[in-house]
Amino acid sequence: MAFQFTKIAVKVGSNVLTRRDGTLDVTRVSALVDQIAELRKAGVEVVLISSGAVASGRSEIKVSRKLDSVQQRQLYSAVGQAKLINRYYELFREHGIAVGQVLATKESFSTRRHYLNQRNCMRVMLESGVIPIVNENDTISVTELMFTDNDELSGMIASMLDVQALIILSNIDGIYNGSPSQPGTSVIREVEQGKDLSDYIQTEKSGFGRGGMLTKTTIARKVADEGITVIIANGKKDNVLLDLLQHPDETVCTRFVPSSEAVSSVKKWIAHSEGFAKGELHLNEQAVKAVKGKKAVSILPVGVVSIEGEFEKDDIVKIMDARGRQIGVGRIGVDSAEAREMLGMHGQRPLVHYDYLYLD
Ligand SMILES: Nc1ncnc2c1ncn2[C@@H]1O[C@H](COP(=O)(O)OP(=O)(O)O)[C@@H](O)[C@H]1O
Ligand SMILES: N[C@@H](CCC(=O)OP(=O)(O)O)C(=O)O
Repeated sequence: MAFQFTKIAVKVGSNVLTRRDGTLDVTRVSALVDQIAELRKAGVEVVLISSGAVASGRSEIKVSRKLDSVQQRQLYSAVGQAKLINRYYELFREHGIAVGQVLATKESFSTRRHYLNQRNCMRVMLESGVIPIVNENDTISVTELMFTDNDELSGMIASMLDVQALIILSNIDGIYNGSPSQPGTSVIREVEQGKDLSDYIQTEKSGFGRGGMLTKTTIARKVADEGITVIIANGKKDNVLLDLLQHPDETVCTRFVPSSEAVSSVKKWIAHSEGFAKGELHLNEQAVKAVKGKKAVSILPVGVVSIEGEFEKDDIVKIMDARGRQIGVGRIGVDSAEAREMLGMHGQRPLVHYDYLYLD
């Protein structure tokens, strides 16, 4: 059977995998595994980003003393991840498919070297016919080391592995043009490049979810800008994955139209690296105008009015406009001491070369 894509990332949210009482919905897990196995047999490469560790661990153990929210997450995820991956392992084995566990932290993407190590690991798995099952390492990802949620992680993985499509499965049919519970609202079927959705997204989340629709939308937009189709659909619907790929027009979902412009691998990494920024470059108005213009322009010291933070050469820095708003991120070509010496000077080499500059 022919499918629309040959390499995809599938992200499954906690709510898809858990029942209302918080226990792991093994029937749902099994149905998703069957669909992924069918895709694999038809030659589609799949990377699975699966939430559900905390939710499946929560129902597994009773604690005798009061735990704070970090301790709960650490404890439940440690137990729940083992249970979850074990289920996947056994279910995929029935189809003769090997799976491997990849537990990521933000650090796994923080430097170019970490990023390439992570990418090599997943590439060798795919080349060897092993399905990577990725989740955040919740046992050690605490506070600033945490991803916003697995939607953010799935965006990074999709971009890193150059998949053609990222399918985000949640417990809702897609992005609604209003509060999903209000009568008269419906799913936005297609999101063109640059379309503003902020009026539609509510801050509400589903029972076990972390980031809500807001992170899904932000990530979807970023990933679509990199040329990857992003689909948000309901993972609780039977056969949804196969339907999305075989009957895209008849299957309800929100589809983000991908950009047709190619983006380099380094730029993709930089685009997802904002959380690792070590400093800020504040540009003057002319410099902002120049970098936002049609031509690819590097950031020269003459256009920078101030520098914040301490950083090394090749670290990520935020690029700020004259009013202190962030307009992008870039990889800096010098350390902070050198950058401060060059500040405002003419005829110097770029602080951020345009190959390493990503504008929002
Ligand atoms: N405009 C909207 N359209 C659809 N869902 C929305 C919208 N605004 C907020 N939401 C909420 O986002 C939830 C999905 O996000 P989340 O709870 O993070 O799920 P997941 O566990 O799948 O990641 C929906 O169940 C819904 O309550
Ligand atoms: N890493 C966590 C998932 C946290 C998360 O982002 O959940 P969700 O918003 O449901 O994708 C877990 O496995 O429980």
